[in-house]
Amino acid sequence: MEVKARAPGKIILSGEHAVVHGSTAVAASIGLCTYVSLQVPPSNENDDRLTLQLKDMALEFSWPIGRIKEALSSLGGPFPSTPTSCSAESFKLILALIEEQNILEEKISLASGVSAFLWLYTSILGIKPATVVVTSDLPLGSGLGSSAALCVAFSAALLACSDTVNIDMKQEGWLVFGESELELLNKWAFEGEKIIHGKPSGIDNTVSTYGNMIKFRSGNLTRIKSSMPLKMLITNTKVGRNTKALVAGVSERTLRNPDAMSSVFNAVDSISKELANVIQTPASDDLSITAKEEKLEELMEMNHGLLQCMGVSHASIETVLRTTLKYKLASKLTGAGGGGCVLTLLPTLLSGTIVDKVIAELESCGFQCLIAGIGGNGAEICFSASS
Ligand SMILES: Nc1ncnc2c1ncn2[C@@H]1O[C@H](COP(=O)(O)OP(=O)(O)O)[C@@H](O)[C@H]1O
Ligand SMILES: C[C@@](O)(CCOP(=O)(O)O)CC(=O)O
Ligand SMILES: [Mg+2]
Repeated sequence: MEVKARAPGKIILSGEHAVVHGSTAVAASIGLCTYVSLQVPPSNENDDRLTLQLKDMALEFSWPIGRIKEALSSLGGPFPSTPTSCSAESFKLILALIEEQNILEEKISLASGVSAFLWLYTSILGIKPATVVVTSDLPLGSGLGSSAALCVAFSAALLACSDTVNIDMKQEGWLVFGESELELLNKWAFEGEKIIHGKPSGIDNTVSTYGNMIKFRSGNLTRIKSSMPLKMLITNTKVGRNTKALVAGVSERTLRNPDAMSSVFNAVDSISKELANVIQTPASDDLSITAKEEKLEELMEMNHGLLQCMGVSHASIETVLRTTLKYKLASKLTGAGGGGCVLTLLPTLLSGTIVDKVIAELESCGFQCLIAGIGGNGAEICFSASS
């Protein structure tokens, strides 16, 4: 049997980092996904390996099942209906399995994704053979939530294969889990994100699980519906960075300056709530679409200023901001910052010529631009008979 799962990346319209410290944030899924295919061999077959292929990087990790049993059987499980955190001791056991795979130094950042895989796999399905293949439309480590999309897609495929989730495997095409299964999937994906991020807020896995647009605060989501067309230019500075380190940096700054940072987080909370209101409230005679867009632009600029205060901007991000401002366009970093991606609001009445010009100028700086659809489906699965 083969199960496929896909899960989208995201943009954060307001509130990244502050959301880790309890502020409100607003995020939307985008039309770029991570795909996982999980093939479990029939039990009478002699295949006794667990193999993970990262197709985009042409990498394969493979362990004899006996070796995984030797290393991880003390963890117990499977416990698919009880999302559980990977303890420091369990993490050490998983790391030993990964170290044996001799990942090249330049690819070492992938080790956290592979660790999340081993934890989710053994916890949800137990120790049994399979081949798991990953591909993605998302740039890794760029602020578009590739880590969460990976954990959501893994969890969706694994849960679909477990006995916990009740789905008719004969249905064709892409399927969505029911509400309680989505909740379980989201909790597992959060456990995977913890392995990659250290201290995630949960916003990325939540928006990837549920899709569309959400307001998120302290683990609670409110689904929101935009009453206005929202077009964003996403500029990837291509400066690599790591969310775990940036999140830790903000926490350290908060420990050094608790009062000042608490004011910053409060300000972000107000900005996110206001931004959600503007997006949700229908345009009227009093508040035209243009006036709403101007409000959004101002809120995005204010949010970016506060992200600078948190110490997560970067010279490349500031270059994008200066470039777009020349065209009177407002931008903010999205995701963890330190490089990665920047969002620029493209107002409804903006001419195509200006959009082309700003993209050409950004690309001449070596950046990569894309206009992604905002607010599509969340996690989905699909069954097919094994070839
Ligand atoms: N398709 C993938 N294959 C393997 N690992 C991945 C994949 N997508 C994400 N990851 C893991 O997530 C990490 C990037 O996560 P992160 O630093 O949070 O950035 P972002 O989530 O913004 O892309 C990668 O270094 C890797 O460990
Ligand atoms: C910085 C943060 O708010 C978002 C991180 O997103 P990304 O991994 O950079 O895509 C962290 C979090 O909310 O877990
Ligand atoms: Mg991430």
